[in-house]
Amino acid sequence: MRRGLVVVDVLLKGERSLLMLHSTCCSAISSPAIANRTSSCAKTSMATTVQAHKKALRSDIRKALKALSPQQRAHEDFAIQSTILGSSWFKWSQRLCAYISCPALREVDTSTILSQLLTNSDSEHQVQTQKELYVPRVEDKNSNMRMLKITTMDDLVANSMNILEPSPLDGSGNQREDVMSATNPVDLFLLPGVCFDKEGRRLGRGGGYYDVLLKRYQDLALEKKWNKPLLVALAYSVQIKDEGVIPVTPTDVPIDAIVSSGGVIPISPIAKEKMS
Ligand SMILES: Nc1nc2c(c(=O)[nH]1)N(C=O)[C@@H](CNc1ccc(C(=O)N[C@@H](CCC(=O)O)C(=O)O)cc1)CN2
Ligand SMILES: Nc1ncnc2c1ncn2[C@@H]1O[C@H](COP(=O)(O)OP(=O)(O)OP(=O)(O)O)[C@@H](O)[C@H]1O
Repeated sequence: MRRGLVVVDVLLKGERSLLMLHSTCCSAISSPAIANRTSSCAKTSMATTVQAHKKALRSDIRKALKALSPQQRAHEDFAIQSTILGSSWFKWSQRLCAYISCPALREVDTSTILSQLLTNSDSEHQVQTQKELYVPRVEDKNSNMRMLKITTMDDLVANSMNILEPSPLDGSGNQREDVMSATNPVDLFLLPGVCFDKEGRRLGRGGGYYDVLLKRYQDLALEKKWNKPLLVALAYSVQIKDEGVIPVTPTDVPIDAIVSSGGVIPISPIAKEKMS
């Protein structure tokens, strides 16, 4: 109880201490010994303040993204997509989940990557090297999102948020394959987000869609004894924040690497091994 009061006291003293405190609080809450000594009221108060801080950060980044010139965005979009298309980890990936970039949300463009991977075939060796691609479909407002397989960009239709997504049935009326019931593992996720840091923190749009799906997929990989997929975020330079700025909670899934216009930033040991 006392710990909770101290937290609230310190929170009133200013922005910076608030931020640092949250990182500590949130990891503290995930420790059962400390969680038991923290009142549910203090936990609710901390969670509320973390959410408020995430909201403020999203708003700042949204403004910074709107201030980018079309030329700067195009330069970064090209550099990021070229880095990915030229990398060995992308070339070797067989199955991936990727987002369909939405220009209105000022997301790093994925259209070149997606069209290239859907059309690619190795004519010299007469083998189909086409990768399998799964893309997001929001199912409801309770953080439920599925990743469904598509084979062409024509499989996509705009949803109520004006984001392109697949219909549940394909052109022949068959259910599209859901990545959670696929026979083989996904190697790579290309992730959207609002901002990221070089320690692997990721702030999304606030729906919890990706955090929930990534946790479910990591649990599935564990159960099936598959390697975990590489979680790679695509970021404009203004989306990369200093450490200690992005507040995290125990349900925020850390990323393995960032790709920005400056190149790849490997973060986790597996990313350092596969992407350096
Ligand atoms: N391209 C893309 N597809 C995606 C996501 C994404 O972030 N990007 N999602 C990832 O979750 C899911 C959809 N979730 C979304 C959540 C919020 C907003 C959105 O328009 N947010 C506004 C703010 C709205 C508000 O504050 O009321 C914004 O961010 O400007 C869009 C998609 C699944 N598909
Ligand atoms: N694995 C999970 N299980 C249950 N709830 C979750 C899980 N992950 C996130 N949430 C909830 O979803 C809500 C939004 O979380 P948060 O603000 O961290 O989303 P985000 O990271 O911005 O969005 P996204 O994950 O879609 O990119 C929070 O209320 C959070 O508690």
